[in-house]
Amino acid sequence: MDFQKTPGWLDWYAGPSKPRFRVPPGSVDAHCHVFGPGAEFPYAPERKYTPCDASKHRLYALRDHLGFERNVVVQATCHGADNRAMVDALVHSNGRARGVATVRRSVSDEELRAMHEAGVRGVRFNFVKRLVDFTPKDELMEIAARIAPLGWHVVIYFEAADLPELWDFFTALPTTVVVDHMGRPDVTKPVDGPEFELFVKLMRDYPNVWSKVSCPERLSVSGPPALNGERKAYRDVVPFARRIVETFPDRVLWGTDWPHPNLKDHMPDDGLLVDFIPHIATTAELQRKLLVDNPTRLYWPELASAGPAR
Ligand SMILES: O=C(O)c1cc(C(=O)O)oc(=O)c1
Repeated sequence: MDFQKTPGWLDWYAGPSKPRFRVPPGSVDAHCHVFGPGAEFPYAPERKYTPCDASKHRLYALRDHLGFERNVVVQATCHGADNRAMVDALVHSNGRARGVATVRRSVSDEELRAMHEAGVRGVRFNFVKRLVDFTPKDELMEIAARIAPLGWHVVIYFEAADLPELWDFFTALPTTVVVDHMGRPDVTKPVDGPEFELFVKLMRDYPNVWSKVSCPERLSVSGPPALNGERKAYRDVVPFARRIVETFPDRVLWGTDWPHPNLKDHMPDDGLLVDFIPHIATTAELQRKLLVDNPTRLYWPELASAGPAR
């Protein structure tokens, strides 16, 4: 099938720089995607955008280039609830990738078991209106109850302004809950203002809630972007991410978000994006928790419990 990219769509950055920051051994890129390729894994009819192709081979080459050991591949909305491209990436990772799926209530127990076998460890619930159509909360709660016994967690994606109305649903979820991209704060507002305080309260009051401190390239308003050798990129996002890393060091994850869906302003150099990490996790201990200990505990618990010899 021949797919036409959404107008204005930016392809991922070709030839990323080598990061100056060396990620610790065992680091996990805990938020990234594969797109198709569309000819092999067609994009879903209900998608809200058509991306460029971004294969597992490209993803794993980037992993090696940036110095990461493992990936968590998150189902992208352009594939709807057809998880074949993501599962194919896991199956061809030599055990170095785990995944987060999108499922409907019609998914069978056998399909869930097969996905578990392939390395899926969570489901994603998306509330960002430009990306997905609305799914009733009772359907999502039913799915959460079915995946909980598998030891899976729920990943939620929403915008900060919608947190108040989603609060009761999020806090009723029976599993670990991982928030994508810090709940998309408006970084032009104060880091200690009411909007971000509500997100901090969610994490403080509910110890099952984790956050990805990812996607500064999406959240930043004043930059500067991770381009042209800029190693202090997205300064306006730093106080937000740093606050979450320092307040909840054992419940944060980081990911590249490669291939960066829906960016139309600029496409970051992924090497420079890695150089953002030491600005938000400022000590070796915080970096190790963010990049190694936390994602390993959540996605490869069998390695985490094996102790330091991993
Ligand atoms: O903000 C976005 O546009 C976006 C989209 C998707 C997706 O389409 O799955 O995933 C993300 O992590 C972020």
